[in-house]
Amino acid sequence: MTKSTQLFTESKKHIPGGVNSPVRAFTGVYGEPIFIDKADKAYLYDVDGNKYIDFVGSWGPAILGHNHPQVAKAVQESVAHGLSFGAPTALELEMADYLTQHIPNLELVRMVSSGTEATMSAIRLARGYTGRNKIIKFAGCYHGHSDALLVNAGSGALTQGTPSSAGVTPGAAQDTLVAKYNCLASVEALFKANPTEIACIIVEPVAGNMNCVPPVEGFLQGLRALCDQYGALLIFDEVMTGFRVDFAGSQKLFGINADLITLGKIIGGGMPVGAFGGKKEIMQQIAPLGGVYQAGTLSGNPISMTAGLTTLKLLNHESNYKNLEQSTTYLIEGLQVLAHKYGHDFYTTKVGGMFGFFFTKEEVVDLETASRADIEKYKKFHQFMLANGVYFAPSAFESSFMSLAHTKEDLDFVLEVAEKAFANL
Ligand SMILES: Cc1ncc(COP(=O)(O)O)c(C=O)c1O
Ligand SMILES: N[C@H](C=O)CCC(=O)O
Repeated sequence: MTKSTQLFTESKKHIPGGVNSPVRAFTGVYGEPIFIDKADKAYLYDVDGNKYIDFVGSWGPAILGHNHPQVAKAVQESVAHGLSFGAPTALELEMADYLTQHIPNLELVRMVSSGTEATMSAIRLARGYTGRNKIIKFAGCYHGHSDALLVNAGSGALTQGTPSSAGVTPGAAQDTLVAKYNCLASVEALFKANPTEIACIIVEPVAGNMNCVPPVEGFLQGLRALCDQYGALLIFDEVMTGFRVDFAGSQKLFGINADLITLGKIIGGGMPVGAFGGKKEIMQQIAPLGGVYQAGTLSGNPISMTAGLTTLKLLNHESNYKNLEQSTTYLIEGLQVLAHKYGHDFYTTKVGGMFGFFFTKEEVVDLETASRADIEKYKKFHQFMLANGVYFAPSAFESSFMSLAHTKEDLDFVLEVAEKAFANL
């Protein structure tokens, strides 16, 4: 028995399914979770002493690679000042100032402790501001685990086969309307049926929770136009894409203005974090200025602010995004060539530092096309790669993440292993 197996067996006695977040349980692939001892640069090290090249990156935050020395040092220094105060700090101001300077349309921003809180609060704000109840989300998009958003959700909810969670009351779900990603007609139909009732659309500008599915040309522009036509707000959920697809996020990359933006992951540099913000007029409805209540014991936590700010400042060089793009292109083009060499249908996607691959020959544009890919092949591929030192997400419905720490040697090693995997599938 490996140490990972022992720990998993013990964990299952004390933690539901042995994990604190469902995807980690490996129910979406073969085998059992590996328990991590430490992580450094592009590598994970498990408790049995095995090393893996990591493309999960703590589900996105580790864009610099793990355990960046400057981030670690800044965190250690911050710890010496205390862990949490429940009162305002200059660090929160610095973070807010930094985010509002670099993210378009982010005039005011509120820090929270997770992406779930960020999207839940943004939805409440959109409802409070517009005085409307209904919202539109997209099948296969995941916005955290608040009740109204666990309807046709992606990520672990999809992997587990419970995209619409038990325990969500009909009352909580009835105002969530679900459209098809990349299909403006499905959105327009919802607006036509509910012309004055829809408070907002919430969208992942690049969907990363049904694997990686970029927006087709005109989709995001069309959402903006429909929101304007029907008086609804457009929320870009950039918890995953923020600082990942571009330093200024998806709004700049795709040339669209959102009304509200949610952030998380990278802005915490590996510590728990979330944020939501947008136009002043809307954000001023939040307590204590306005009637929409929102709060958090650990919101703006100094250690999270320090890790996040240090990460963002290290990231803020155009060359970093060129490097991410180059590494991503090199890897997925290499995988594509090898998959075809061994006769596999294979479709790849990428935007900045996120990428995806599907065992399918059709273009993947939404949950239906993503679900038609050969999931069984993904499981076998994952198992082979893991056994040979490469850690992809333990589910076919998750995006992969490149970091600045991945070297060409790492990527060549991955391609070498992948060739063997494709030959054996
Ligand atoms: C797009 C998106 N929104 C929201 C969330 C929720 O964030 P968290 O897990 O920090 O609650 C996630 C990830 O989990 C996400 O990928
Ligand atoms: N896809 C999720 C977040 O982006 C994965 C994180 C989790 O659910 O544990």
